[in-house]
Amino acid sequence: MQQVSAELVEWLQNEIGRGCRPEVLIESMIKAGYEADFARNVINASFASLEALEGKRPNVLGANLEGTLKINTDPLPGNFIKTSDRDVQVLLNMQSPRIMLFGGLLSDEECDGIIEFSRAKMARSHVVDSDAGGTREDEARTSTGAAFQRGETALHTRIEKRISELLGWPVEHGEGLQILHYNIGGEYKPHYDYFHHDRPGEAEQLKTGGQRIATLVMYLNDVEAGGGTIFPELGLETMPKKGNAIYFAYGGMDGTLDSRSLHGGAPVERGEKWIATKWIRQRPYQLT
Ligand SMILES: O=C(O)CCC(=O)C(=O)O
Ligand SMILES: [Fe+2]
Repeated sequence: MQQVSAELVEWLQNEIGRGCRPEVLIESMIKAGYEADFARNVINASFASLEALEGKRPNVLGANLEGTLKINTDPLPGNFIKTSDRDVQVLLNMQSPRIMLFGGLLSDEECDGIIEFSRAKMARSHVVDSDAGGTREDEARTSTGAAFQRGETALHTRIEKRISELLGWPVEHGEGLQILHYNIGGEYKPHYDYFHHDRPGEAEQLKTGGQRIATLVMYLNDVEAGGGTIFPELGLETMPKKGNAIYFAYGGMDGTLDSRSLHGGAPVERGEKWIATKWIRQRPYQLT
């Protein structure tokens, strides 16, 4: 385990002070002989604390830092991540903010199975009402959806176990799957998945399981045109492909939430779009 020396801190302060970008600093540290994981962790934590000081990052109250650290720093075991029943491809691996694109997380049959099971339950999607509490319809979210319990069917259980192995995060920390369906023109305007504790309606959502710290959006069908998942702060868009999934973590190592996780679903231009979303909480999530 390498140590953060006084020299390193001084160098970091200078470099960050003159506007050096995180990627450049990580490169410099690696060139200077630091281990890559150590360099990434130090730089990510430095930038996160800086943004927290500047008020750009809200805090995760009572953050489980050990678990949050794990989700941000797990070393990549290969181009495939092995789970007990399926090898999942890693198609994109970004350290800061933490974003991964997975290939073949779900089989075609599993995607079809989840869609078919959900059809009867689909209703107009709601958003969390930040002021009044509860949820309501909103123009920002033109999709239909259905929310399920963890372990709703054997298929849900199998997928949830795989996700837990893939992300190294206990099944109990996951909310049940949320299924969304967008028709042509359907979209989900950019938003954060985490809750603001200073907004009364959102604070309510924190009572069970604490803060959301990461999101996995699984694509259940191929979309002809449009319907990408967009990250406006990063200029990034991932296109839907059946069985693939985009993962992004916003619970930082230092207990702050990463506002670069702003994201949305771009309007579907041709075809339709089905997704299943899994949100990860900092503590076990149990609805009574
Ligand atoms: O439709 C998408 O790609 C994004 C969905 C999303 O943001 C969510 O389910 O929270
Ligand atoms: Fe979202």
